[in-house]
Amino acid sequence: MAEPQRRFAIGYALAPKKRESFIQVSLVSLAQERGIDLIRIDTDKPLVDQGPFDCVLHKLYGDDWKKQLQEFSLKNPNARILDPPAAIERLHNRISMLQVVSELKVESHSNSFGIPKQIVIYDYETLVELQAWEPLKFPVIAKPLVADGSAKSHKMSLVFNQDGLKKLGPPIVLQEFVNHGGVIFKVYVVGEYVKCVKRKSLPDVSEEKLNSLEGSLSFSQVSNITTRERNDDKYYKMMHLEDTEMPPQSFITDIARGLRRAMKLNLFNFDVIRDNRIGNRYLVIDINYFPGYAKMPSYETVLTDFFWDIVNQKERDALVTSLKKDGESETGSDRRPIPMRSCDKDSRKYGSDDCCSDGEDKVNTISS
Ligand SMILES: O=P(O)(O)O[C@@H]1[C@@H](OP(=O)(O)O)[C@H](OP(=O)(O)O)[C@H](O)[C@H](OP(=O)(O)O)[C@H]1OP(=O)(O)O
Ligand SMILES: Nc1ncnc2c1ncn2[C@@H]1O[C@H](COP(=O)(O)OP(=O)(O)O)[C@@H](O)[C@H]1O
Ligand SMILES: [Mg+2]
Ligand SMILES: [Mg+2]
Repeated sequence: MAEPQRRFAIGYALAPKKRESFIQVSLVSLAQERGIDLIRIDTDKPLVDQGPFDCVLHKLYGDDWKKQLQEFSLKNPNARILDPPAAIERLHNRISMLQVVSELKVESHSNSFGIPKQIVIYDYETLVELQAWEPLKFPVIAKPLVADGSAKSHKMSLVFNQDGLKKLGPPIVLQEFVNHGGVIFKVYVVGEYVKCVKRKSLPDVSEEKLNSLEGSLSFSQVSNITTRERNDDKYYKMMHLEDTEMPPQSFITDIARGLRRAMKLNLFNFDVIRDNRIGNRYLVIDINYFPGYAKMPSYETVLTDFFWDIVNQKERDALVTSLKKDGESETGSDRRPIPMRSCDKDSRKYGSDDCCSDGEDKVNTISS
């Protein structure tokens, strides 16, 4: 008689909006078929009293939640926390978020990457009196320093001149706006898997336009446009997203791999623009923890494969430990990232020709 399949439990703690978009029947069923049960964590009850879980998947903020995860880990040292709060935290500040990009080394003969020129301003006096923004060239984007998932943290301004700075409320990051042809590349990372898609962005600002524009323009989550809005949107139609060339796949995968190692994160995406002035220079402008994966092609397969790797890595680690003599490193709680699969191999696995392709888009708001 065949041995019953070992089942694994992954608990998830997500805000209602995230739960709705991510925990779809198609994902739950596929995971179930592979022996993985996705179980909702009741955030009204202590986490330590729930489970057992082989892994906890989460995107919640706050000290209380961090403490709960700590307590849970102490009681369940073999349960994997995806991802550790300490690693996620650097993404809650738009300066520390991009620092890691500046420190990254990726070899390429034909392409380069970096971040736009930026400064942080903590108070209004520095902004208007000390003119700390002087090293930057207009237009600039003013972004809230904190990126904590709140609506406020996505509210930005495109600032055309000194006048436009007066309306801003520090603490903010002022970042040079770089013309990039109105298209951004979103690179989704799920463990070793990397997928790049195109999305709508802000249109270029010419020198002439800059001189005629007044003050600033506010916007929020410009790459999120619904299908209905997209069909009605004259600007979007004009963009011809499909005509925009994708960035080199291996270059993007190398950056993704480097970021994953440096940040010790498995679940994130990053926004990349191509600098129009240079052509083969790519700038990372944003990194997000646990983004909207449901918009990624074949997200169910990609995520289920990832979950399978995670829960089985634990099994493999336990086996290695039991085979090793006392004192020779390697423990069941080893948190090394699992090796990254090459994009080509993944593309075959997930039935697509290219790991970089056009993606689906969502909600857009822009107001002046
Ligand atoms: O909800 P979605 O699908 O729009 O996903 C948001 C992401 O959109 P994306 O997948 O990059 O297109 C979004 O990415 P952007 O910051 O818009 O580049 C964020 O990751 C957002 O999370 P948070 O509000 O920063 O905590 C994500 O929101 P949450 O689902 O985590 O609330
Ligand atoms: N330096 C920049 N140059 C040009 N466009 C930018 C720049 N920074 C941001 N953008 C545009 O603004 C949008 C929102 O900025 P982003 O930093 O990604 O914030 P959020 O976390 O809200 O997504 C980007 O998707 C892109 O369209
Ligand atoms: Mg973004
Ligand atoms: Mg973001």
